[in-house]
Amino acid sequence: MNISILGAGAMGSLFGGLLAESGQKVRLLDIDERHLEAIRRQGLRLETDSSDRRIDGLAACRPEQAPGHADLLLVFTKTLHTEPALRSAAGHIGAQTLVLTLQNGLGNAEAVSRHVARERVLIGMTNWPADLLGPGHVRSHGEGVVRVLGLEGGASRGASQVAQVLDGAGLQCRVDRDVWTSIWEKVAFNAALNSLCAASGCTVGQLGAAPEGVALARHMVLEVLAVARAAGVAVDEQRCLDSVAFAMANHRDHKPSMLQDVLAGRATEIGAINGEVLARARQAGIAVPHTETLLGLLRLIEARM
Ligand SMILES: NC(=O)C1=CN([C@@H]2O[C@H](COP(=O)(O)OP(=O)(O)OC[C@H]3O[C@@H](n4cnc5c(N)ncnc54)[C@H](OP(=O)(O)O)[C@@H]3O)[C@@H](O)[C@H]2O)C=CC1
Ligand SMILES: CC(C)(CO)C(=O)C(=O)O
Repeated sequence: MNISILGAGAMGSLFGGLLAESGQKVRLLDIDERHLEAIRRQGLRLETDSSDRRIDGLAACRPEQAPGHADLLLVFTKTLHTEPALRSAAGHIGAQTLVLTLQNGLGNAEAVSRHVARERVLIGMTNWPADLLGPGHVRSHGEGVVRVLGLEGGASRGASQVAQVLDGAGLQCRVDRDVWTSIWEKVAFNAALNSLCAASGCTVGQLGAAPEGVALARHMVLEVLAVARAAGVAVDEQRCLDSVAFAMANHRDHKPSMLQDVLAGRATEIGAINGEVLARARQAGIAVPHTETLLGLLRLIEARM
């Protein structure tokens, strides 16, 4: 399969590297010239639990330079950049190209659908972790899964084929008819950990070590899940609280991507996480005071950058 990764930072490089190792033809599309140049010159350095190695044979260029049409375009920019990225990759998206978003937050399906026919849009969730350590160098420690589904066609042939390809790369992927449950539960997880760590500067372990951190994370999870239920999505409160507790106990040194964005002076994905939850809560007439306060705090932090 000809697979292009749109946004080849931490996650895009991890997925691109593993897909290339599994024998797929992979092209990384990004705007970070130093990262692209490092990959073209020395390959991608990928550190995982199994080994620290270099992966050669990855094509790397800017989106507008990508030749021909991809069979699969995997969108892994931050949510803020989805639409400009898709616009610059427009020439690379043909009538048969499937486009998959595994980004965090809500509103990704809608953003992709503004550029691609809905029957070729695949949505999903991943909890694989990744960090970009420098140009051409990505690290991922720990395990994860991927869940995918066709936006229109449900468990379509496209979704099954893509799931098989990702699974074949060791990414533990399957088609999930309840993909919205996975997406909303991940939103609750991110709303709790990412916004609280980004606002406080705490690592996940520091948040979990403070009774106030645990209590606030619980409030956030319960608020997001109430909005999910109002949207008709069956979510599991205990599973979600357990995954937050697991991260607090086992990913103690992790700085969620939103905290990394704040520390680097970059705009965050707070709009796609707390912002989208608040918008849906208002439509449903549900109060989400913790989610709203954290949204405000992150907006203030962004305003002083
Ligand atoms: N990191 C993680 O552990 C996880 C992240 N996610 C989600 O995955 C998504 C990607 O996250 P992550 O990999 O961490 O993000 P990164 O910031 O590491 O990577 C995004 C990449 O997209 C590039 N980019 C920005 N604008 C464009 C554009 N117009 N065209 C092409 N590329 C562009 C960025 O370049 P530049 O830096 O120059 O802007 C960057 O290299 C997010 O939605 C995140 O929430 C999900 C699960 C885990
Ligand atoms: C916490 C993590 C790595 C979970 O996948 C994540 O989604 C993030 O840092 O944004």
